[in-house]
Amino acid sequence: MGYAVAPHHSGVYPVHVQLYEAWKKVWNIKITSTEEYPHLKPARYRRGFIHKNIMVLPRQTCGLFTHTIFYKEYPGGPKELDKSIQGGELFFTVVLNPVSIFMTHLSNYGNDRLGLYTFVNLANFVQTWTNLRLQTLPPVQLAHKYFELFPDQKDPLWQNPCDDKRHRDIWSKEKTCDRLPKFLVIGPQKTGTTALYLFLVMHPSILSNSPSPKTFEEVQFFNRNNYHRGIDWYMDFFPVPSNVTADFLFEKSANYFHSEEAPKRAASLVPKAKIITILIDPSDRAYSWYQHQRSHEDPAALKFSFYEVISAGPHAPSELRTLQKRCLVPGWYASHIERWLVYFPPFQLLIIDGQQLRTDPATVMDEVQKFLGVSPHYNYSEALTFDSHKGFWCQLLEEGKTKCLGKSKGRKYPPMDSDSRAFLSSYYRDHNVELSKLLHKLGQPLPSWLRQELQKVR
Ligand SMILES: Nc1ncnc2c1ncn2[C@@H]1O[C@H](COP(=O)(O)OS(=O)(=O)O)[C@@H](OP(=O)(O)O)[C@H]1O
Repeated sequence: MGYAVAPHHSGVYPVHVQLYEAWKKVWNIKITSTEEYPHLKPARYRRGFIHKNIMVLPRQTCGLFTHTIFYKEYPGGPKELDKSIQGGELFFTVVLNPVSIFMTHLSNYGNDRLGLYTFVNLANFVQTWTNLRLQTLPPVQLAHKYFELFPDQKDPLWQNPCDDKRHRDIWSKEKTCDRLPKFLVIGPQKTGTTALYLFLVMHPSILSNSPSPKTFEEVQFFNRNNYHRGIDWYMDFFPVPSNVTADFLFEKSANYFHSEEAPKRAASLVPKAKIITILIDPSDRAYSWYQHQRSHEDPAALKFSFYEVISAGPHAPSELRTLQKRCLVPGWYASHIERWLVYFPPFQLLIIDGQQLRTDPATVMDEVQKFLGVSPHYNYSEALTFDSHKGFWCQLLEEGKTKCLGKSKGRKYPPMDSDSRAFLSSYYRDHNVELSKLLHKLGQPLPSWLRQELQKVR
């Protein structure tokens, strides 16, 4: 059959990954079901998802539980059961759900005919009073049919298991929700996110994730496929805080900013998290990104000049078009911020001026501390120093030594050519106008680069 149900509902959702792995390896299970995703109630909002190639279907409840065995002992009296069947809750469950899945306990099968009574009567009632045609399918076919009907449900949306008492109760006792970030630095890339990261971890109450072997300080969970590894995988990157209220766990993944999925996924798992973004002139960002790709020996970036990349037309080779999109799209600042604001209220979002972070990081870090509400106040004016050799602000260590970012941050490259500058100024014009309106709406000051760009519009 390929179908299994976890005892006591536990392990299917919130996901206990060991269960999925054992199911797959030992029993070749392909399908399961749960009442818990995303919540127990109301039944019609339940969804399915696919995790580790196991298809999880939403399950409904019919009012019969392990101890509901005899008709006359139905909670509230047998009339209640009949009412539920004849136009009541159970009837509506079937009517409102294109696919309804129920589970009966073995004891109900063995000791009583109540399950049969309920479903024979329910089917009769539905067929008598509606035009619905009821159909059944074995689990594997049903699961395929389900995700054919609801393809958008294939991707799971993980929630914080501690936000729902029932989820917490059925989750592993050894797990904790304390290993989730209180804030996210979302990017975009090349705006100074690593400098901000370095400055943040200097603070005694701010703790970052441990590094990833592939993506260094970035976990990159919410934006791409790592998300499908599940929240245990994510939480393993974070330390258990010594004091849950005082310690601020965070992660920065600079690709979150322009990701379609990240805001929704982040809001689902860490809805109270504060979000920090840094903006510099999108033209400079694009150029820095292009230089970054060249130094990582991206063949297309080595082959084409910056001007060729940014100005490529619709008939340009696909490698060039792909590079162009990756280079330019993150600079559509207003659209990306608007998407974050669909899921997070404005007071949870801080927009940092990247130019100021570069020239006056201590003031920015004061603003960041205030925004986060973190204590004790850390004096960055004393802890940071301008390193003239590096040309950037760095951490001041003992005996006047400095800890600066590596040579991949603050690269040396020729200034942008004037044709590219003019092209990008015009390319980003509408986006920048939108950004100025958005910042105005949010009551935020305009960074100086934006004011300059807007002057060109007039
Ligand atoms: N203090 C300090 N030290 C070094 N670099 C600094 C600093 N403050 C800001 N910047 C600017 O940060 C740019 C790199 O941005 P990111 O760290 O966001 O890049 S990345 O997306 O993580 O690759 C990097 O871009 P490039 O100059 O193009 O290398 C710097 O201009």
